Amino acid sequence: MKIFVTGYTGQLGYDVVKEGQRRGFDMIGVGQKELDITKEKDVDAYITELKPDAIIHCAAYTAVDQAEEQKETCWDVNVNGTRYLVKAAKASGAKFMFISTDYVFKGNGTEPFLESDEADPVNYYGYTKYEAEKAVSSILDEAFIVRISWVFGINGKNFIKTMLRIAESHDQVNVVGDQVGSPTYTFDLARLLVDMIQTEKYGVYHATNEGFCSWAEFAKEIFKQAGKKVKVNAIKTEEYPTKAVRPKNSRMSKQKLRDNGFDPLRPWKKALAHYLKELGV
Ligand SMILES: NC(=O)C1=CN([C@@H]2O[C@H](COP(=O)(O)OP(=O)(O)OC[C@H]3O[C@@H](n4cnc5c(N)ncnc54)[C@H](O)[C@@H]3O)[C@@H](O)[C@H]2O)C=CC1
Repeated sequence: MKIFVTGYTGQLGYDVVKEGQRRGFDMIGVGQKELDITKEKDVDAYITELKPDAIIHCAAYTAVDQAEEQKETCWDVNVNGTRYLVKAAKASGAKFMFISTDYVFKGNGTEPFLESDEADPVNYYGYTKYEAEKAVSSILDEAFIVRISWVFGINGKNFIKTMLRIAESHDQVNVVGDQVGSPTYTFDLARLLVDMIQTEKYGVYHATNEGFCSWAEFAKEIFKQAGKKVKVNAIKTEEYPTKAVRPKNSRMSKQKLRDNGFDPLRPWKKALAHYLKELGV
């Protein structure tokens, strides 16, 4: 199977390519330098020439706060770029998988959001990802849309790396304690995505490591497992103002994965332990 992966220079795309290679698939991963997805003609020419069996679209404009000010660029990458890729997938007959986000939801309540729940994004980035989801569904009758959250992987910046850096020079840190969700380890997620793309079980899925926590609880566990003595002060969202609003409830139900026979990801604390080993901590 020949699988084309966007976002290879980011966290998720990198691990998806590695996972496919481990299984002996022909994996072609690109970053923005190799193919700028906002250039429709380039996308079209690239996919026409490559003729992949499947596309796993991990690339995105992911600077959530900056997106509030760089709306055009964010739209161009997340919506237009996705649309060009989907059109190219349709023309070439490739399966298509779009990676989306918990930020499509409003984040109200305390219950996990179902795949069928109404989306109502609270920030511009989330809005563009939801518009991209709609573009995928309007162009292709059958595609995979996989919503993930709180990503950490070996290749790129993430919350865990930030906490470990803070631990070098601080003995306490303030972390938001009233936003709850699930960390997602790209190594684990890549396994699932490569499983999924080999099936015809299309649809909208949620996929994260199992269990929920707040960012403050996540930070505490990072320091605990890494053996760092850093006190975590749980603060309120209002005490840490950001340009983009964050949903307080990012819990997502993963029942659909089970219903369709996919193995869920392991609990997030176990994933964290594996990641710290991968980092050499
Ligand atoms: N990082 C997170 O916490 C979350 C990420 N997601 C989604 O997961 C996916 C993967 O995220 P990460 O790996 O963390 O992203 P990342 O920020 O680590 O990497 C982004 C990738 O997109 C590529 N890219 C950006 N603009 C491009 C353009 N114009 N043309 C071609 N490529 C371009 C970059 O080269 C890079 O490879 C994205 O779709 C993101 O929206 C969803 C929920 C949470």
